[in-house]
Amino acid sequence: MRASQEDFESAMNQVKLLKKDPGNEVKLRLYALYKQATEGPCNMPKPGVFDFINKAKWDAWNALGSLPKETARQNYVDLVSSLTSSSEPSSQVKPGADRGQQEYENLVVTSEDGITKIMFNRPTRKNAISTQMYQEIMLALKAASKDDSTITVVTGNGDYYCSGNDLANFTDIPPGGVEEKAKQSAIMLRDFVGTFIDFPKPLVAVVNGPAVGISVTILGLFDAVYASDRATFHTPFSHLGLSPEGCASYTFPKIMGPAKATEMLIFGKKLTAGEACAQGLVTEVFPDSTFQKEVWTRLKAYSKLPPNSMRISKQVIRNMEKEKLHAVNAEESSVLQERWLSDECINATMNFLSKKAKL
Ligand SMILES: CCCCC/C=C/C(=O)SCCNC(=O)CCNC(=O)[C@H](O)C(C)(C)COP(=O)(O)OP(=O)(O)OC[C@H]1O[C@@H](n2cnc3c(N)ncnc32)[C@H](O)[C@@H]1OP(=O)(O)O
Repeated sequence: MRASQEDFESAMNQVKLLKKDPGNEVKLRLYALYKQATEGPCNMPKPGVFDFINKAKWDAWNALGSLPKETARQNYVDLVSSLTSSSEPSSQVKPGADRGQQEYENLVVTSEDGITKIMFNRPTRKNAISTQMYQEIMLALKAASKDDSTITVVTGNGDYYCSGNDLANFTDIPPGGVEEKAKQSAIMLRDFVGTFIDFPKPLVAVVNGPAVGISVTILGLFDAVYASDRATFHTPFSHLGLSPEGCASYTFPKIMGPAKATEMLIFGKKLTAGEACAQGLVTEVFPDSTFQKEVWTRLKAYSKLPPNSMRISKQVIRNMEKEKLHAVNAEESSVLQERWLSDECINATMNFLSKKAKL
């Protein structure tokens, strides 16, 4: 159910009553969501570099891009409710407030040993990516691109790495109807994938378990992918009446050849970690029993390499492709905008949500 104006106003009052200071990062996020919910996208001139406070506020608001007012209002209400409630499921890792990190509702982000770790944290939903989580991942990546870590790692909490797009995202229909929803989703998708294309530091995926949909396709934009032998890689787009995103229509044929890419992206063949490694999507596979220890030992060693050199090497390797990747991303998002309105997609989503079908 979408948050009403009344819910929004009540959340604003609750913020004033918070007993504990939520910290600057959360306050900035609240500010940004409030502005987006009440005024829409940021079109104010950017404050000067020395106007630190107003610039931080502007950056936070501007980072929300074209997030619709209704979604911003909902996210504001959800964020306030997460600040006031203490009733999280016990399997959920608490965000790292005690470690001085920014708080996110669906992520745990930590920085240690030169590595910023962004961990998907919706284990009870197999880390499916909700609309809010897309925004949080973009924010976390933008923050990581500017922090003093040398490497950024993306991983999942629980038994799954990520089950892809949260299929319930499509049930939140704005007043403009399903066409408007498809348009908003295409914009969000383009911004989300664009953040990965532009990410400036070495980006590593630590794939702790099965990966589905968009969490698989964007692996083609990572610089290294380490997988547990429990991980699987599944892009069931045809089963869902969809088409590829995350630039996979370009990166997968390049990585594994068109024939293997067809099996994954059109026929929805699920790959084991070993198969994904043989096809070049995965860098190396580790036994699940030693996965975390071996991978983190290696990453800690890599994080001590000279950061500027690593950044520049990434630029040299990737920059020639950037323009092409942005064009592919725009095209895939626009094709999906149509697909989301198709009977094939609507029926597959309804079947999943009414528990008639799983992958
Ligand atoms: C806006 C940008 C869009 C970009 C385009 C992106 C496309 C994609 O990512 S396509 C891929 C979408 N993902 C799926 O279709 C996966 C759907 N999920 C499943 O088929 C299964 O849940 C499973 C195979 C991932 C896991 O099965 P199982 O081990 O049996 O676990 P449960 O099904 O019981 O899952 C627990 C709980 O979590 C809910 N859930 C899991 N994944 C999703 C999801 N992707 N979206 C929404 N909800 C999900 C699942 O429904 C269960 O909920 P409850 O029954 O209420 O406990």
